Amino acid sequence: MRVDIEDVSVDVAGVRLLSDITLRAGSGRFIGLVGPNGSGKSTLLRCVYRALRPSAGTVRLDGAELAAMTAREQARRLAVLPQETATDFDFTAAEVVAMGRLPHQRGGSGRPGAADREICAAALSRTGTGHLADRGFTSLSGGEKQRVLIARALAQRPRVLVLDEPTNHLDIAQQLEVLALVRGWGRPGDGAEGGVTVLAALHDLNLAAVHCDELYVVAGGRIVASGAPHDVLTEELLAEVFHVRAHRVTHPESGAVQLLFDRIAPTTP
Ligand SMILES: Nc1ncnc2c1ncn2[C@@H]1O[C@H](COP(=O)(O)OP(=O)(O)OP(=O)(O)O)[C@@H](O)[C@H]1O
Repeated sequence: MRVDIEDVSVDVAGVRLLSDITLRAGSGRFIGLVGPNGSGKSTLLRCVYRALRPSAGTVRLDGAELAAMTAREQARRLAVLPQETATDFDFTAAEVVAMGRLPHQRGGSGRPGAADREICAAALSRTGTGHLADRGFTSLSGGEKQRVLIARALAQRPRVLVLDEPTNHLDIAQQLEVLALVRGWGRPGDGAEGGVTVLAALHDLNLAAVHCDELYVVAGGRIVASGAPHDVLTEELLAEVFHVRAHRVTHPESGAVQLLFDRIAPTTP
């Protein structure tokens, strides 16, 4: 499913947080949003999952304006892994995953059928969380919670997946696992043949370089660069936007651009 963000601006309490953002994500593409803290990545993603209404501009899914959809229509197409999830609810991991099926149940009845149960079991298995099914969500570690929330998103069978720092709380093996899992969505039986379109805010530029088809660099509420990771992650851009000196190397197996960083010494006045 295509995602088209056109000329989106966001003003909150008279402060401009995003200015004229245009981003086009083709069906099945993995798009990374990168940028310094506070640059506007989450704000943009919030416009895509409608936690925030843009002050100007539109977001379209396969040409259909998001603002005109019901919450249920949206949830049948788009799943979200937000940066912060309220974790004080008293549900088991299996119940949390089952919530992913709600938009698909007739009348939102909350009564899962056999197919729903099968999809949830597959999502738990795919994320390696089957053994946590009966555990209280609040008792899980940060990484386990993250994987259960990914299982919930998987059970939702979205065509678009919005991830706000999905590798938060995960050790390096789990980070690689989760990104490979997300990339692998859209296999036969996932309910999203042709691939899931992913919009992900990522802080780790080396992971972003390996996993993303395209990067959009956000700085000061604007897109300052976009394109293939190899073209975007230049030493000049990293100095200008992230204030680091980077040495570009090539991953010996994947051929992806990888970065080694030095701090740029602050200039003395
Ligand atoms: N409701 C709000 N009212 C005022 N300012 C806000 C509001 N929401 C976000 N901001 C500000 O907008 C800017 C962008 O925030 P945002 O969370 O989108 O950045 P980010 O790039 O996701 O940052 P991080 O990498 O730290 O998660 C920040 O300066 C933030 O303080």
